[in-house]
Amino acid sequence: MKHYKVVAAVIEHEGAILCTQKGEHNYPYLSYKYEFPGGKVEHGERDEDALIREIDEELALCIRVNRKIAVVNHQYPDFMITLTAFHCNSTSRDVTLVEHLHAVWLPKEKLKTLAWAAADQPILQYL
Ligand SMILES: Nc1nc2c([nH]c(=O)n2[C@H]2C[C@H](O)[C@@H](COP(=O)(O)OP(=O)(O)OP(=O)(O)O)O2)c(=O)[nH]1
Repeated sequence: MKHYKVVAAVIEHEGAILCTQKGEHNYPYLSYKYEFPGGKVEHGERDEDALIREIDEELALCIRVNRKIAVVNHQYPDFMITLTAFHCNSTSRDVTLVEHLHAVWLPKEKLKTLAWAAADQPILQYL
């Protein structure tokens, strides 16, 4: 079973948090689910550097990485991930969607109204 190390950015800008939606996926349990943007950490890369790189690649957004929020181990049917979420800030809300279907900025209280990837659900409790 594959085990991926993934970092995710909880990006806050003036009271709202960026939520990004995946498109159709090979694994139906990930199709159209919301996630915090980020991705797999490359060998030898620091978590914070991986996050800055991924957010630039995926959204053309410049972020500052703050504190670690949570580490979640989640077993999907086909692979396992260790998902580490960091609180981040951005200076703007302008994103370019390179990989995602949709993006929305929501206040914390509204995050639970979206359909999140299963691994992200525990992170919501920490926000
Ligand atoms: N970036 C990110 N990935 C997440 C979250 N929750 C969650 O289960 N994942 C999963 C989706 C992917 O399988 C994997 C991250 O891989 P990736 O972002 O490098 O994406 P990828 O192109 O390799 O894979 P994919 O988008 O086709 O799933 O972790 C999350 O909040 N953020």
